[in-house]
Amino acid sequence: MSGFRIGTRGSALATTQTGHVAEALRRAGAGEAQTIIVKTEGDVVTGSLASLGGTGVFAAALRQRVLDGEVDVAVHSLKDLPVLQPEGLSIAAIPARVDVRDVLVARDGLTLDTLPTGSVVGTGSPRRAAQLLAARPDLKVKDIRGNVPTRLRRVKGLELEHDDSASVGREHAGDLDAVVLAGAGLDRLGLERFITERIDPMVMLPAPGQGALAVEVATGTFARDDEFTRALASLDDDATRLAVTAERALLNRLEGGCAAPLGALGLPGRAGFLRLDAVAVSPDGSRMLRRSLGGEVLFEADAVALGHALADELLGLGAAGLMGTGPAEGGAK
Ligand SMILES: NCc1[nH]cc(CCC(=O)O)c1CC(=O)O
Repeated sequence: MSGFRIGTRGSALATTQTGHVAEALRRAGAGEAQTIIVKTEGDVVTGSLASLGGTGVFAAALRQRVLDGEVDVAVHSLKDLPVLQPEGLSIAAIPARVDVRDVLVARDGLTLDTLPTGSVVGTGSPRRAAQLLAARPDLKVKDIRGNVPTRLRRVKGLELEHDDSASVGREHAGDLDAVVLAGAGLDRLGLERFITERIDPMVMLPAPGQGALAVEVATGTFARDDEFTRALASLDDDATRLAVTAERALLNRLEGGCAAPLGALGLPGRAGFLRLDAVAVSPDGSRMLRRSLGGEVLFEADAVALGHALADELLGLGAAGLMGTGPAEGGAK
């Protein structure tokens, strides 16, 4: 095979991530990459992310190109993928994860401990909002969205060199004391200088799959055994795959969506031991259930069992009602 077509969303983060995967595949012998940028519904629709309804809005159009055979391989942020794998598509590789933590980008070098009472912090994530409020009930959380540079621009006094966030009005620039983002995104974009705190997972557990990528192909690709499929397989990182499998199994059992106030983190230990931490929070941060469960995890089935066991423990303690995702209230964002 002389090369491959690799699909990505058009954001700076997506194209950067995809560039890394393309280069890794090339080095592993897959040939030259042709990059295809796909506009997705999540990139076009404005308004609250919570109002878009359903998960996977970012991935759907890209996935369709793979199914249509126009793209050989798609690169996604794993945490943006719905937990149920669609028919016809397979995750060929989950490369080694980078920093899993959420980070604070605050004005004047402030941190969670030093932000003045009543500071206004932006995030579009119910998980981040709830854990922020649990740690600092005095903060005001503002629902924001947009790509990474757009969100950074809202922090007072922060200076980004060039404006690549034309999609969002400038009237909001500098209207917040801080925002919370995934550290992985800032690191990958070379924007880590703006981070004022990498938040300890004891204070804020990340989203299931945060910091990991999913490299997805049409299922039939696996029937082949060529340079391309071997290159794909070489990108896979076993420890990351098992950790995120446990996190996503927990998510699937608890809620099924990507936007509940639920955090989870699998921490690989020695000799195949995996510890899974999870937290379910009420949206206002006033009530929190945090539990941890560990076990030997050598295969994906073990990771799924661990995720389900911890989810069942949390459900038994009332996690669904706490998060507002119980049957009476319907799926919350
Ligand atoms: N939902 C958007 C999204 N999807 C993946 C990342 C960051 C990179 C990652 O977690 O892998 C981000 C930005 C953010 O949450 O700040």
